[in-house]
Amino acid sequence: MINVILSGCNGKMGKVISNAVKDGGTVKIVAGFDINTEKNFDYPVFDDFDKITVPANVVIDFSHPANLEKVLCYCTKNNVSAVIATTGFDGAQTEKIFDAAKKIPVFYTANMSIGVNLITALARQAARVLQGNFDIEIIEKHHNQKIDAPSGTALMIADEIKKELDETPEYVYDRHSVRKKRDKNEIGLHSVRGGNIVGEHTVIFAGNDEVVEITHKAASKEIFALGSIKAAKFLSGKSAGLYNMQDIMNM
Ligand SMILES: NC(=O)C1=CN([C@@H]2O[C@H](COP(=O)(O)OP(=O)(O)OC[C@H]3O[C@@H](n4cnc5c(N)ncnc54)[C@H](O)[C@@H]3O)[C@@H](O)[C@H]2O)C=CC1
Ligand SMILES: O=C(O)C1=N[C@H](C(=O)O)C[C@H](O)C1
Repeated sequence: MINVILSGCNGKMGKVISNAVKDGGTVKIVAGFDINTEKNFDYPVFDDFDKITVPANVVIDFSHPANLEKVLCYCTKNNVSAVIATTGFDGAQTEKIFDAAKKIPVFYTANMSIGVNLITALARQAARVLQGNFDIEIIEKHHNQKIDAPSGTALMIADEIKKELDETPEYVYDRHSVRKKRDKNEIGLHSVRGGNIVGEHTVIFAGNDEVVEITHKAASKEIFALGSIKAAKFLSGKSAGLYNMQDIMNM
């Protein structure tokens, strides 16, 4: 049995994960962690990691960047693995995730769906072939409750594309504040927020007389929940290190 502490358990993703593991299997949520300590499922909910005494193998975190330090502190102190799915971290916070991965197994990805991780690899391949002649723009669409922009996934895709480009690209988030033509080495990142759109990502490669578009559309939050459960299982028995969906896809 893999015992999970679910961080952000009372959020949208926390609830979807709680429902996904409710009917048994090899993963059990033994405690929830959230600033909102409402009890909605059959596990206790805490707002302080020091109050959690039940043994756990892994923390799954879908919460808020402000919570990262507490999650990593609990995991490294107690030798518990971490699945970090929260997005919107700054550079210093990302470094803290990398540092923690020197001590414990950490699975970190901005998107837990296999489909998104596949289109990320496809976009990287497209960038390798098309660079120089095609302008790259990324459009992401999400629900009106999302607080970070651009999405962690859009940034992840841009970072992967960047690895293929001979010239370091400049990420451009706002074309409104400047009056000038697009530079060749830009990657434009654009966010749409509305309704209950689960998550859509399109990478556009626009060339002369031809456009290549690679799109992923999520139809439910369950794909992310199931991905994070898979990630928790994947970490079982692993040594300290940084893992992501590519490791699962290459298995
Ligand atoms: N990697 C992935 O595949 C996915 C990542 N996400 C990310 O997961 C995060 C959560 O998403 P949702 O569940 O939609 O958000 P939400 O806002 O519905 O839930 C967040 C939960 O975290 C709690 N929380 C907020 N600040 C906290 C703090 N400082 N300490 C402890 N708990 C705190 C809130 O009370 C709430 O219950 C977001 O960053 C989102 O972008 C969401 C879906 C997929
Ligand atoms: O907040 C969300 O909902 C999502 N966030 C992630 C992101 O920022 O990329 C992943 C997914 O698209 C849903």
